[in-house]
Amino acid sequence: MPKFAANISLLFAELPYLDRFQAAADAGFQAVEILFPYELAAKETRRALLANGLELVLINAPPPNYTGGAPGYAAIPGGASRFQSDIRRVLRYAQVLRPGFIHIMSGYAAGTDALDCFVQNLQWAADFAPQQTFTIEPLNPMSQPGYFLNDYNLATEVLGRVDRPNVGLQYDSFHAHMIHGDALAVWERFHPSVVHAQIGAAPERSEPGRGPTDFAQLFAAMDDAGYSGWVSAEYAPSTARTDATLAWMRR
Ligand SMILES: O=C(O)C(=O)[C@@H](O)CO
Ligand SMILES: [Mg+2]
Repeated sequence: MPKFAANISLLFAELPYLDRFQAAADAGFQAVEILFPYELAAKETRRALLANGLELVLINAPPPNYTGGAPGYAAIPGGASRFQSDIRRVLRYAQVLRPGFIHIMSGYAAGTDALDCFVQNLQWAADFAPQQTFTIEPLNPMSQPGYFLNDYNLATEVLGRVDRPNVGLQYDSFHAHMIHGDALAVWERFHPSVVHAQIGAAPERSEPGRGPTDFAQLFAAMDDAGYSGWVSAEYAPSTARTDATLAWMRR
């Protein structure tokens, strides 16, 4: 059985930010991920992690939060200086928070210039912070219209061209199903590049068990593949209380 983390930007969102850490620990999670931890000083988040014995698996590089704005600049031609200052900012947070992974978002773009730019920016980040592992994640076009990295084949091409040991694939069962129609098949095909996994049930991005994906089968496939990383629950709970949506963890 994989080890599960909670994405506390989506899970336990019924609670104030600093209360979500204890709620995650009480629910049995030993690690969390936070999409955008930038509203608070890093040391306050660090304190909450330590107080609850939680590991931090992942944060997203800025921008944005979910209140609008561009989802990253990595594939935007001409945006290199903005991209580099965002990476410097996330690395300042990472010095305190020590996340296993930093997710770099491509932003809205298309075409070969965007692809070249994405590759160059990822190489820059990888070389600038060789001690840090970065991820890229395909997001489905229904949820993120116009987002550059919208396909696992494209992600594989990008990773091949970036060719750095500290840049890997972030698999998300929700996006995988929405993009390619079968989350398990995407896992089977692309798992050799996966360094971090997230789960949510398509089509609603709800808790595992509610859509067409057979999560017992997916978890077994992760075990069979020898995947030993975290599997982070990243879904919008279908009820007002997150802890009422965690039966999939106990099954
Ligand atoms: O939307 C997702 O899926 C993610 O994993 C986020 O990191 C994007 O913000
Ligand atoms: Mg995700």
